[in-house]
Amino acid sequence: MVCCSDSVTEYVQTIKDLSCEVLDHMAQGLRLPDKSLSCLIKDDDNDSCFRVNHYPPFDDNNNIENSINYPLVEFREHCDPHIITILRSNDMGGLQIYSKDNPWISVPPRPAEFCVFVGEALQVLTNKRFLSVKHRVLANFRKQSRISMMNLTWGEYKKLVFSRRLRDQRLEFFELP
Ligand SMILES: O=C(O)CCC(=O)C(=O)O
Ligand SMILES: [Fe+2]
Repeated sequence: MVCCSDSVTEYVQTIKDLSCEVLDHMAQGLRLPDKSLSCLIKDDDNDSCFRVNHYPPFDDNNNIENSINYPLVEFREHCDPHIITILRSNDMGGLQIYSKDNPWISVPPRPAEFCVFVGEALQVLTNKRFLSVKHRVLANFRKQSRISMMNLTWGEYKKLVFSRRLRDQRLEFFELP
């Protein structure tokens, strides 16, 4: 068992409440029964996990041209596999999201705001009414560390998915013929 300071415990609880609130709005928008999505993450012993990522400064002045042509990826592109992610970072950029029309859009770092990612499990549960977005983190020209922290729901599900090496094919099982 990991013991955290009171402020971390309080932060995690607040983020969990926020995740539930977002899921309740989604359920309402889809005309689903009240709390039908948030109940999935509400139990006190649910397996949500809190993670802090640290990306050290990176300032490759000697290799600027190369870095423009080949962006240095620190966290490779992926969709979060679980239900919902609530992410917050310091004021260092690097996070990008993928869109078919405009590949790799930079997400401005705004420490006072949260970034919400729909997870693949939520995409499947809502029959693609909400889509999980691919994202990655670049290293290029970061003068100071980027720190991000996120609360990930269904931590055990994520572990299971990756341990089974389903990886890129994992959503194919849910596609209708
Ligand atoms: O650190 C970030 O900004 C993103 C990290 C991320 O996508 C993840 O941990 O799943
Ligand atoms: Fe992610």
